[in-house]
Amino acid sequence: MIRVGIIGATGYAGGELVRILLNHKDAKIVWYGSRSYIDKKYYQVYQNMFQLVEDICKDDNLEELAKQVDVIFTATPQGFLAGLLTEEILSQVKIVDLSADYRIKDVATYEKWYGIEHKSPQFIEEAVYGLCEINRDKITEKTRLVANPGCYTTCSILTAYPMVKEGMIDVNTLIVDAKSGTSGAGRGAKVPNLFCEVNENMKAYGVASHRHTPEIEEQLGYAGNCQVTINFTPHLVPMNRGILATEYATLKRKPDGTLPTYEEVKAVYDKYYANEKFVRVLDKGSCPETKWVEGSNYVDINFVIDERTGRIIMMGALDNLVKGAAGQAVQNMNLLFGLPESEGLELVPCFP
Ligand SMILES: NC(=O)C1=CN([C@@H]2O[C@H](COP(=O)(O)OP(=O)(O)OC[C@H]3O[C@@H](n4cnc5c(N)ncnc54)[C@H](OP(=O)(O)O)[C@@H]3O)[C@@H](O)[C@H]2O)C=CC1
Ligand SMILES: CC(=O)N[C@@H](CCC(=O)OP(=O)(O)O)C(=O)O
Repeated sequence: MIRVGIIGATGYAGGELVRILLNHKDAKIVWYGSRSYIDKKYYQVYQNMFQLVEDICKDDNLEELAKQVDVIFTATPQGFLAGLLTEEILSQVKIVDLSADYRIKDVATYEKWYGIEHKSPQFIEEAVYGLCEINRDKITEKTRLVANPGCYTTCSILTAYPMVKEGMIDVNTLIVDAKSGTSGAGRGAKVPNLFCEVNENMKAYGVASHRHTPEIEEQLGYAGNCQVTINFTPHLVPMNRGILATEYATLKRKPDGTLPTYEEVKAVYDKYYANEKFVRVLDKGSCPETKWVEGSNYVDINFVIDERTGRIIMMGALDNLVKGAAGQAVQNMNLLFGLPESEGLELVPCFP
């Protein structure tokens, strides 16, 4: 049995980790870490856990926790793990970090976009970017530190990846227009996320400055083996969960000047995703919707070729708390311990 500790178990992403791991047959949560609810019963924070979890919340002492468990999930704010991680801790335990601390390889880029100093850049090189469908081979029983990708980034990257990897689009024309439910902003009280601010409203934010931009650019850059510069515009929508990314790019024409056909593009998507359990490329004409992936680890993807403009419109939908956070983190844990990748993640989307 894998002994699991969660730091930030009382946040939205941490709460989703608890929900998923309670049904994982090879894992047991032994540490529900919190900062604000120490010594409270976990179910008193999240009453959906009444009679399911009797444990009390413990502190966020990473050093102590490392001695007691096999894997730690850090579902904590940016900078938390980077400020505490040491070689001693990493020599004792595997860590899956849900924050962005080790996602971006260039420290200066991280510090510029996040506006904080990175306190342990010595571990960045070692960290594996845990986008399982793309980096599966690098996430092994020898891996000590996984940087779990962001919610917008998982959706944005997987949606465009086959086209970038196969050089089918002009990457520098790529525009990612994404919408997120408010759970993406976490449980902490913030005025822009109050009911009256969010309900019956939609707004763009972080325009031309959102911190997920360099993460998407870096990963698509690896895929295309080129420098990628994109426009990424996130929007907040009045839903609890879900991310929808609509992505636009100019298709490269074939030598005879014509655009690739639907069948040719579909073959490219199938090449990468036909055998991926958690990526569903939909039938022709069907557009991904957040409601069809809610509560599950799926990302639904599809595309339309616009003959008139010469652009492809790619669409992806996922649940920000599952494939965009906790589900993907458990997928990574499964790889780290040599378990079937889908263990604990056979979550059927809920509806309505
Ligand atoms: N929400 C989402 O959809 C996604 C979130 N993420 C990432 O996951 C991480 C957690 O996000 P989310 O769950 O939304 O955030 P929440 O605000 O909901 O939860 C944050 C958690 O971290 C704890 N915490 C807060 N401040 C500190 C601190 N200074 N030191 C230690 N622990 C602290 C909180 O403890 P307490 O409750 O006791 O105060 C809480 O358990 C972030 O890095 C986020 O970027 C990644 C992908 C998607
Ligand atoms: C709706 C909302 O506010 N979403 C968050 C992103 C989600 C998140 O938690 O960020 P990471 O994926 O990088 O960990 C934001 O825009 O900052």
